Amino acid sequence: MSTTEIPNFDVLLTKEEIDARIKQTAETLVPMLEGKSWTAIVILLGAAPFASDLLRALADRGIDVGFDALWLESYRDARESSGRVVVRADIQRSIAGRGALILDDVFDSGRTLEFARTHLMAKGAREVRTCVFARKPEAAPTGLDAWAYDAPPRYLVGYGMDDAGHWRGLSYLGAVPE
Ligand SMILES: O=P(O)(O)OC[C@H]1O[C@H](OP(=O)(O)OP(=O)(O)O)[C@H](O)[C@@H]1O
Ligand code: HPA
Repeated sequence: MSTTEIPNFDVLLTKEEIDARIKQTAETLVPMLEGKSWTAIVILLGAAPFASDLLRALADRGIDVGFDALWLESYRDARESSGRVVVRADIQRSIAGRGALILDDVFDSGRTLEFARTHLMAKGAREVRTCVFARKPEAAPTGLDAWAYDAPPRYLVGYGMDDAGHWRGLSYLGAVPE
């Protein structure tokens, strides 16, 4: 992919606002995680920046969790879910008997998280908890344990989120112009 000029996206959250929300989210997770074994499962690709920031915020608060990745795909280059979640790469270590803390960038239709939950329970996870950076309003918040931001019903970019493979590296959270 060649480099492309970055458009003027509407800024929903600045880098500083993202940082503050990550810290708040870590605070809310601490009581839930304390005293048990957990593995944070980052849902690739989009959740990589969120997972890395959240893991550090948890460690700063004395919580160490294992870390693994599950690469799921359902949008590819579209702005709507294909309706079918595909596993592109599975977790690398056993989750049997451990709690799985699923981390994703955005909760939209809810399909990806539901798939991940079923997948990890089938592999013997003791329990599954879910935490996302942005929660879109369309999907019912069924099963979400924590989220950092209630997003408007717009297509989000930046902080890991892409539009046809672009803009994942933006340090702010943007929305494509309507
Ligand atoms: O709630 P949903 O409607 O399922 O949407 C959320 C999922 O969509 C995106 O994944 P995508 O398939 O685009 O892969 P990506 O993470 O590589 O961008 C995003 O990263 C979430 O995992
Ligand atoms: O708003 C979004 N932006 C990027 N990826 C997504 N996947 C689901 N919803 C979104």
